Amino acid sequence: MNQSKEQRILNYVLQNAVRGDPCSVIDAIDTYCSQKEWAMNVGNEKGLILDKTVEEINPSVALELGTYCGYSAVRIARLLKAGARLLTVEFNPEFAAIAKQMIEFAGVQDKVTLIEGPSEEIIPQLKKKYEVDTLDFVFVDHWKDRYTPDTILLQECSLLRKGSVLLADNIIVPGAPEFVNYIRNNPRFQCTNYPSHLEYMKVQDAMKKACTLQGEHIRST
Ligand SMILES: Cc1ncnc2c1ncn2[C@@H]1O[C@H](/C=C/CNC(=O)c2cc(-c3ccc(F)cc3)cc(O)c2O)[C@@H](O)[C@H]1O
Ligand SMILES: [Mg+2]
Repeated sequence: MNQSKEQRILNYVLQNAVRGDPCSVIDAIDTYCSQKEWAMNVGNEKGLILDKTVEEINPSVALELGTYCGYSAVRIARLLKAGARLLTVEFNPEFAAIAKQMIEFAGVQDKVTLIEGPSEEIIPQLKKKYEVDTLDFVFVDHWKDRYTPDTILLQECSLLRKGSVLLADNIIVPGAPEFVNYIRNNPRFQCTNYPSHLEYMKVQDAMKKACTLQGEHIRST
């Protein structure tokens, strides 16, 4: 049975990166996907925007929606302070298995909890089952039509506090028009656009940062 592209990416990392060195894993994936086979990792240009956002927030608890091969999970986890953790959600078992190996090879497994399942099922479990109070940072990079329903679900589950930051990939390509419309017109979020390029391509793309202005306030009677 011939290998999947994701398996080929992992094999390239295992043969060309340094075990326990997250930067070498990130570089190996970027090298493979820019020279051999394109893949939907956030990539190095948008990855730097992700890095800066994570460093600015210095989150204790971060969530990622859409692990894929684990590229951005490794990117985020390598920047987390001692004791901080990343929860990353992936519903494709094959991708989850690849990502698990990628995260372990990078040596960041102690900071990362990979949760296999659909985000709409996992998000409501975060408080009780995964002992989350509120999320400091959320990286949104899964199916683009899930961005809005999951942002609403995060609020309904009281997982966002004043100052929680969402960073969404692919605002232009493939695009997330409903999300842009939702977040732009929502007074509870302060938005910032980060123009960039599609990973490994000379195509315009952008990321959108949404800061929560008020958390789940207790409704006054
Ligand atoms: C509700 C739910 N729950 C759990 N896991 C979920 C989930 N929904 C999806 N997933 C998982 O997340 C990843 C999916 C990511 C989707 N990303 C993109 O489609 C994407 C596409 C491009 C792209 C751009 C130009 C092109 F010509 C072609 C593709 C670039 C990107 O950066 C993308 O992110 C994938 O691993 C999927 O299994
Ligand atoms: Mg993306």
